[in-house]
Amino acid sequence: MTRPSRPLRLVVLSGGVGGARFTRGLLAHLDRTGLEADVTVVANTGDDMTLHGLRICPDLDTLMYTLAGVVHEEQGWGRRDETRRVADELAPYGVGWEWFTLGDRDIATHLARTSLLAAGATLSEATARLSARWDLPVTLRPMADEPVETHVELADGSLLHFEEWWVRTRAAEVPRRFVQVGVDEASAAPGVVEAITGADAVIVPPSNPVVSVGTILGVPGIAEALSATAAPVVGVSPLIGGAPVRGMADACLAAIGVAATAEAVAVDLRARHGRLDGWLVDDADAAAVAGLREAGIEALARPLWMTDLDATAAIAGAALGLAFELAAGLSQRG
Ligand SMILES: O=c1nc2n(C[C@H](O)[C@H](O)[C@H](O)CO)c3cc(O)ccc3cc-2c(=O)[nH]1
Repeated sequence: MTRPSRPLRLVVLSGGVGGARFTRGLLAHLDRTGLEADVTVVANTGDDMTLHGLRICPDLDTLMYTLAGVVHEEQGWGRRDETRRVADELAPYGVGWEWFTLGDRDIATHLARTSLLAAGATLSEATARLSARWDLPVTLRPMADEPVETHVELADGSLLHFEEWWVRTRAAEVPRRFVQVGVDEASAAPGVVEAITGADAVIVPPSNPVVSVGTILGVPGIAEALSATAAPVVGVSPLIGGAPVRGMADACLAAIGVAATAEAVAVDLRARHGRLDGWLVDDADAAAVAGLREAGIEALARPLWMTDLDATAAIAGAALGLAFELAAGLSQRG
């Protein structure tokens, strides 16, 4: 491919843990190959909530902690070396969500964000301020400055905040539908459309295709930017052998009537959001490659388990390689 002489401009449309780990692998790949790049990560904010008066943005924080090197590795979210003295003191009062663990260090992040917002900052500005503390190697942007909250409608018509369904019930019931409260009044946060339209490649990491990537692409202006960009849009399947790499994406897919397969997810993403040029599936799903190519999505089978940084960097390298091939129109079939 012909790579530009300036640093590459890459955009990642990310949910929480899967997208954060992928982005860490992407940065490692860039570092190891000596490729210079400006990476913009656009984060889902549909999981956000206000709890104890604090504005909590799980995916933004998971990205920030992971890329700052301070995440709790086993959990995938929250801070490592965390304590929970505040949560232990709050529990006996019986207010809030005692099943949603807020660590003390993490609470400091929510306090800082909430005070910045109360002083008039937008979520983009607050995110930039919080990110500055960690000197992040990416530009981290929320998908929108306006609050957008994913709610889950169950079969009996009751509505739960996404986190209540996800964390408290462990996605026990297949929802009737997801409702993105506030999305119609929202617009892409400053810099998001420009990043996508000016990108050399847009990457969809192995994040939840419905409530993470789907929510980002549902923000007015973002799918339009994706359709307009000259950059290839490539994704990494969040499903391997019919099961999610992490989390409960299969329950989310069931709610929107999409099969939990690498192929169905790619076809659905393109059908609903208008653009997907390339898709990596795991070797276990190599049989899906032919069908994807027939559907007009260039596909490759590669090992996709993000078992460690080396494996994740290789996945990111494969995604980037596919993007470069597509950009150069050199995609080889077979
Ligand atoms: O499974 C859990 N996930 C927790 N998460 C992770 C997160 O809520 C979900 O995994 C994602 O929102 C889904 O992408 C937290 C994230 C935060 O930023 C702050 C607090 C929590 C608390 C929990 C928790 O108690 N249990």
